[in-house]
Amino acid sequence: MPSLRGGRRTGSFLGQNERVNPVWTTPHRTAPVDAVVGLPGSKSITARALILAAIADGPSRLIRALRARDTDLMADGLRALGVGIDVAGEDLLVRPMPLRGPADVDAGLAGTVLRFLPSVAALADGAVRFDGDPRLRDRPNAGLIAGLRGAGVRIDDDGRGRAPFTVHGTGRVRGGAVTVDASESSQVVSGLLLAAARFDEGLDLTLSGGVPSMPHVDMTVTTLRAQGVDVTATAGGWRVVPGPIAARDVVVEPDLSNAAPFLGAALVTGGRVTVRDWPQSTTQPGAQLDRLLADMGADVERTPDGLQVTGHGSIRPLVADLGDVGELTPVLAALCALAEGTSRLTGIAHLRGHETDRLQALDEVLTAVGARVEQLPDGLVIEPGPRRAAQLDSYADHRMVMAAAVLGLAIEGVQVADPGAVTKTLPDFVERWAGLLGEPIGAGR
Ligand SMILES: O=C(O)C1=C[C@@H](OP(=O)(O)O)[C@@H](O)[C@H](O)C1
Ligand SMILES: C=C(OP(=O)(O)O)C(=O)O
Repeated sequence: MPSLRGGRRTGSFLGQNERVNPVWTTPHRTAPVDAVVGLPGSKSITARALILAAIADGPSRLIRALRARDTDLMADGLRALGVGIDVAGEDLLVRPMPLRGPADVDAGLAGTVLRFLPSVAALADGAVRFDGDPRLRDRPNAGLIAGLRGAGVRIDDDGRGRAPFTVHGTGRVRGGAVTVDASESSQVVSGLLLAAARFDEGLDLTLSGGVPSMPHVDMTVTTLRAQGVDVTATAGGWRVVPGPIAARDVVVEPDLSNAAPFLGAALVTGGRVTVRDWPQSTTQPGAQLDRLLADMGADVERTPDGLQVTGHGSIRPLVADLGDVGELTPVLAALCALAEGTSRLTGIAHLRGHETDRLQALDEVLTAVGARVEQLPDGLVIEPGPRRAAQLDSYADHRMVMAAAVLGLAIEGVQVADPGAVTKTLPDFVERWAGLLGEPIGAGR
């Protein structure tokens, strides 16, 4: 089995885990876990905050911003365009500067960099070339490229709208009416809306079809409004009025999607896990874990500490459309493989364009540990079977490592090659997982 399907990995988290731990034997645990955990900042909120801070009217502080491969690559890409970004303890200080090329942007495997940064590059003066890991070149991006061209931006690409491509910035973007296909990724919409207030005519974006992960579009709209941008929903999409973007210090919420494996551990072991600082209200799709884990038989309650999930030793199968919360799928699918009946997860065709083809990867992994899996065009049917140990691949996908960890709690002898893939959003996941199971995590995030 290849240990690095994603191939080359660059960025400041290069090889951090795999050098010390090329194959991780995930901890097996039958006793109930009982833990309170804190989590680092949200990848999605940090990405949006970085983009908006870079093109805002003045400097901003991003408090408890995520420091992981995806967000470091975003910061490095903005720096390459001239933006000042300094690390100050747990915070990032961002100083907008005149945007300029020529520049090379390494998007790694980050959809957020691939799809949010080109609109900013279009505002720079000079050519900006985007590329990344081998798998990045397979990630769908035609909707974004077509949308930017419709807004007057010149882009050279391979003819399929995928990386590598070069954005020829001229220092300004016309904007105006564009129709885009965002059926393969909501990030196409977010990427166009985020910088649109800086376009001469703003943007009147019409969707030509459906869009997955709507909470992430809501997150974009909410973030823009919080920075004074006039953005409204229209009959077919969204309109952004040209105007200033207010500088704003942002407190980054904990990453609720990365809470999934930790809360899942409560269900697998019949234990209790609390994730600290769970926001009262949020646009993060991970907030829907409360309803989804309750559907799978957990008791879910808010305590003064955060969100507490208590499992009862058996897991109910899940029948759900996960189209809004696609990034929760790998961990939920792992829980389904340990459930008491057949689960059906639908609405997630777009996961075939994620870090890996997640429907194929989950089919392979869950089958390897004994489940029977059927791939649907837009999802998975998962029937638990006799459990068996297996060496799994990470597929260079952080969430596949987390899914393997959840399986390993219940199935002794689950190993995962290339656990360093978790550096994408949670560099010390392996240490935090050990902490969950009994060793101290240390204070706070
Ligand atoms: O805007 C964002 O921050 C994200 C949007 C979603 O992308 P897709 O719509 O491509 O699934 C999600 O899966 C990804 O992890 C983060
Ligand atoms: C799909 C994901 O990432 P990306 O932002 O690279 O699309 C994810 O984190 O699950």
